[in-house]
Amino acid sequence: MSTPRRIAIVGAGAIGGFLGTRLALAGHRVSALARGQTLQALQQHGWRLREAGELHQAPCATVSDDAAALGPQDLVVIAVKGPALAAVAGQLAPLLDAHTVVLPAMNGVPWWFVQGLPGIGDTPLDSVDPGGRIASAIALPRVLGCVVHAATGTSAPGVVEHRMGQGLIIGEPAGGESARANDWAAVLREAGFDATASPRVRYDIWFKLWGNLTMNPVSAITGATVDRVLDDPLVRAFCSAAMQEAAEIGRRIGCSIDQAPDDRHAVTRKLGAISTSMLQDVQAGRPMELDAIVGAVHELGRRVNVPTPNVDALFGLARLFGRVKDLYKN
Ligand SMILES: NC(=O)C1=CN([C@@H]2O[C@H](COP(=O)(O)OP(=O)(O)OC[C@H]3O[C@@H](n4cnc5c(N)ncnc54)[C@H](OP(=O)(O)O)[C@@H]3O)[C@@H](O)[C@H]2O)C=CC1
Ligand SMILES: CC(C)(CO)C(=O)C(=O)O
Repeated sequence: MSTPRRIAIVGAGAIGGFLGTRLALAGHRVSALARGQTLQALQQHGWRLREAGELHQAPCATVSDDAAALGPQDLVVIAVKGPALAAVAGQLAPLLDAHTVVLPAMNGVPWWFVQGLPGIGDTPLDSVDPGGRIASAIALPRVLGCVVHAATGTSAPGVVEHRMGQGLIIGEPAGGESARANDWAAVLREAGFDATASPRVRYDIWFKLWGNLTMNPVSAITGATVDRVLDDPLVRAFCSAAMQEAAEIGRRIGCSIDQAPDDRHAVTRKLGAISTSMLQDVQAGRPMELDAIVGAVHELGRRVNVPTPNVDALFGLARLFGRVKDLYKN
């Protein structure tokens, strides 16, 4: 087993608790920056994760809403929803020392996505990092990119339910191999994840986003599960058209997608009557993760001069829906 590490989970919800419990069970010293009922639950019960009907529990090293109480870490996993990221980024300084790695285990375009991307400029995307506050708080050399291929939820504060999948892809923002990506992938594998170190994590992020871009907002606006979204030929064609636009952006930024929209739809359709995470957020009255999943694609299209009329229409409708429901503030 690898030596025990100091790991902080920032946002101990469905994904944070999934990673936190497994890493704590694997013998690491796993703390949580949490708040409210989740903080109380972690203080009382530690990490809790139900898998295949069995509840696993592990001690939570330190739980606090103050990062100074946790102190410097080897790894900081950020697993909040997109709209909460700017606020937590400003709280991270006490967790970071010279070697701390930051792993954002989140969906959508991350704040660092355009940093160092040739031909697009280093200016952070307004949609995900207005004013560059997140990039200032988390220096790029600390970051390992991440894609989560899993479905989890919380049945109560601090109680995570694992539904399917345990895939994690991690990698250097600039691409290529690194000892630290290999090392953390090994730590995650030992904790039970199907973790791989990828030499092209920016592409991996874009490829996952390609599905979320349409399924999530369309389901959120309509209330339909993904099978119903895809079984309507007009809606399916609209989704395909938006995905073609995103694929063209991908070609311009070194993330060419070698898949047709219909092939991706076939994979998603097999999931059956599932509610996307954005639909679940709407139903629970939680803020929509629109900026990282749709707004960033709309903005990237402008940056690389790719017309995106379908993505724009989708963003406009989802944004308006979110504003009317008071679930989108920008
Ligand atoms: N769940 C899933 O199956 C998957 C999720 N993802 C992505 O992972 C990311 C996390 O999603 P998920 O785990 O589902 O979200 P959750 O809402 O379950 O968890 C987010 C957690 O962050 C906490 N939080 C928010 N702001 C703060 C703060 N300022 N201080 C401390 N804690 C805070 C929330 O607390 P509170 O409850 O108090 O708001 C909540 O516990 C998202 O980007 C999502 O799209 C990716 C793949 C699959
Ligand atoms: C439903 C699915 C698989 C595609 O959008 C998803 O990843 C999500 O809900 O976030």
